Amino acid sequence: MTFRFPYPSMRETFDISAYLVLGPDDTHGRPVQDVVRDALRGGVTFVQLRAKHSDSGEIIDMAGRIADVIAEEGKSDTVPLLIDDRLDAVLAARERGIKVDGVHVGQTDVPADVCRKLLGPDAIVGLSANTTELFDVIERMPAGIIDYIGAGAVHPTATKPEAQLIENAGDDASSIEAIARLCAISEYPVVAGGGVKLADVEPLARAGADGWFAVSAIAGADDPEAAAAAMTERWRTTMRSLPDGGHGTRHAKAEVGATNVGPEDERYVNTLAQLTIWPTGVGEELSEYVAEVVRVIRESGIRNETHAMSTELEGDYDDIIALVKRAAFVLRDHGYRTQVSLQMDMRPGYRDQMHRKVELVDEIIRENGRERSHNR
Ligand SMILES: Cc1ncc(COP(=O)(O)OP(=O)(O)O)c(N)n1
Ligand SMILES: Cc1ncsc1CCOP(=O)(O)O
Ligand SMILES: [Mg+2]
Repeated sequence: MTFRFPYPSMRETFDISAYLVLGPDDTHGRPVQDVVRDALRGGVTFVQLRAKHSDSGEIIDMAGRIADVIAEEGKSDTVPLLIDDRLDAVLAARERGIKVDGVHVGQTDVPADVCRKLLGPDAIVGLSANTTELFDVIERMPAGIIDYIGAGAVHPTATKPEAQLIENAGDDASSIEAIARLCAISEYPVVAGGGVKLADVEPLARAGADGWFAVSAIAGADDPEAAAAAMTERWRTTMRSLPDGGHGTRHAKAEVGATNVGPEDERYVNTLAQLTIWPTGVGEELSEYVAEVVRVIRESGIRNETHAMSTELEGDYDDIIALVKRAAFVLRDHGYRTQVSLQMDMRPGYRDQMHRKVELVDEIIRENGRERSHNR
């Protein structure tokens, strides 16, 4: 009989805005679960156990104690627990019924596709790399494997001295700029860390990150609850001060896991669109004209994917309508007769559907295939 993890998946609901990473080396001798309790009370939304010098058995026990604390704080449905690096410990803990929601891996760890395969579709898989690598990783990663990316290091850090800085070492402005560029193109939520402290929270929110991750700023603080509370509050106030509560900065991204995120805010109306723009009367070969249109779409910051027959867009209704006009006028302003075909889908309460709809179909086909081979 195959073991079935008895807890609901958190893949579609997790919040990485305030992400605590910690292990026994980081807490100045305090039990890890006590620090987690304090940090939860301070508002952290995500916990990762990163125990670099512990055996598998110790990691499983620690995960059990942390999962208990998350449950005691009434946050099992909202705060996921992941383990860093150790797919073996994640599998064993889940087998024991401990609520470990997934794994976080880096470039030299068990490959993310293997983690996905062994953990199944309900687990969260996070992946990290330095920024330069991440641009490439995002390009090549097939859909449905990872749920978020961890970027860093924002600053040099004693917690991980070997971590490569995000571009020009020590230059805070360029780290944040690199995060902003990554966030603008990333299909995945981005959580940034490495030397992150209270003063970094606002610049990261403004850069379009989906959250910060921190070890020493919380686990090493004299008062982890107060440290977490200050950072989570700074995140919230910054997000509230941004256009559309931060959605303005983050429109362009595809939070692959997130689907039904509750009622839309007043101004943002999530819209999926299928757009084709082409000139007539210019001959059979249209690619040069289409390329001009697609360039304008790509520069817009609105999430887009071009296929052989059309380009798909996802973003705010008003932004999409404005973009359709700008893109069509690229040809019209050159005097070409311009045809526009536009189909739109507004589904209240849903976002980030561009990949999710396809993933759902893939999942159903996979499930049906499995059932057929079982019944043979
Ligand atoms: C949220 C988050 N982001 C990045 C990392 C770093 O992971 P990795 O590159 O595997 O390095 P180690 O943590 O294993 O030293 C992380 N753990 N969490
Ligand atoms: C795990 C990890 N990955 C990149 S930097 C880092 C450590 C972050 O620790 P701190 O928040 O104490 O600088
Ligand atoms: Mg690792």
